[in-house]
Amino acid sequence: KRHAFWETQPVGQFKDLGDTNLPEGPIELPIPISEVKQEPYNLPNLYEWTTCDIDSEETCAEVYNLLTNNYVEDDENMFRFNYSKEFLRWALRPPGYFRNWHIGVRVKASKKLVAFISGVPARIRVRDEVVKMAEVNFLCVHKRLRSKRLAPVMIKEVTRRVHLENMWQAAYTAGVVLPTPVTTCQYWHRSLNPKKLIDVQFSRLGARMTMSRTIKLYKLPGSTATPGMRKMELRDVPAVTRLLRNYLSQFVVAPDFDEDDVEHWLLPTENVVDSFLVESPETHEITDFCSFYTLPSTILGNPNYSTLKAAYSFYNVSTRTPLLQLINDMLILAKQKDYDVFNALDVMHNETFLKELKFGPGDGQLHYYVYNYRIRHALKPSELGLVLL
Ligand SMILES: COc1cccc(CC(=N)NC(=O)c2cccnc2OC2CCNCC2)c1
Repeated sequence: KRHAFWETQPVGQFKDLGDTNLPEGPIELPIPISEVKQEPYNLPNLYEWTTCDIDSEETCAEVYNLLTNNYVEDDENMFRFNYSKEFLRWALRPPGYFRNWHIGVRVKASKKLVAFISGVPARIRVRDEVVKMAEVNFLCVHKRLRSKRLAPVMIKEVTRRVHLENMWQAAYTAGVVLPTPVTTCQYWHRSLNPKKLIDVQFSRLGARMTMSRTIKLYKLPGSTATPGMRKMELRDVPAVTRLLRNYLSQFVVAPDFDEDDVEHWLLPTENVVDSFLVESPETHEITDFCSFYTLPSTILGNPNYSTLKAAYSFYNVSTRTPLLQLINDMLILAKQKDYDVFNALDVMHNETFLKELKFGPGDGQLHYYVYNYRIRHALKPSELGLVLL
């Protein structure tokens, strides 16, 4: 039965879609913490819950290996996300994080880690309401344990632990349609190393195109064009926070970042997140900002390459530099750092640069969801100001 689990959950149901009487906002109200189930949900007999201490090198390596071998693949099973250990430590330890929201499942007998799910706290604004939410991510069940209905109990367990911290909403994405998307985004790719992308069959040679013509098509200048463009530094956090808060205020759903959040999520961390800004050479004002995160993919079954080095557009703000020029400079910087491809969703104002900067549409969609919060009409992707990892 399709969505047997999700039809039992406080999420917008497909059957309610036409019902305009249902108010926007929480679907179920909070309950006293004392009434929240105090003990973990039952797992099938052979398995036990474990809290994954991501600070421990050993446990972080277990989570890394589980995801490396069993996490999300593209529709043709040619690539698999390969989040690095330093990326996972960054993604799972934002300001105010809860260790016991990093939840694993082990085989009792062997102690082997066979499943994982995580939550991190975030303040997300929906229209003019700032809601404390959990961002739930990295749900992964070992390939050999699929269709044992482990995912529903893991989702219920992370929900229970979120409730115990008096939080009642969550945000998550999926490549599959579940009840009911807040919005559905198209993803786009900009080739930086077209020869490798074609060799690994991430891209196809265009009709009537030769390889040398294709390499020339995607060639970028060796250096950026914008005067005053530089890497973000700690001293820039207050200015970048102001710039970003002002920019994100125009979207229906967006993070409510404060300076601690900006310092964590946007200060450059080698091989995890890169961020750049434009400081006016005349006034020293910070006028623009752009950033991407690093998420390589394992290339499954190619004799010449094992890893696809991919950059993912994160948060970008242009108030003085044309957005086209800002993003083109970010492509140049990513190419300088030897990325093979630059990915972006059609969220925020991204659709104004995608075609112009030679992004091509991907072959899938990313659906955004909010748990226990009804948003009356599905949003256009351009109304969404939230990028999840
Ligand atoms: C190229 O290697 C891949 C390995 C696994 C899956 C996909 C396709 C895919 N599902 N891509 C996306 O979901 C995607 C495409 C563009 C931008 N962000 C994305 O997903 C982000 C955000 C959601 N969590 C995964 C990373 C590609």
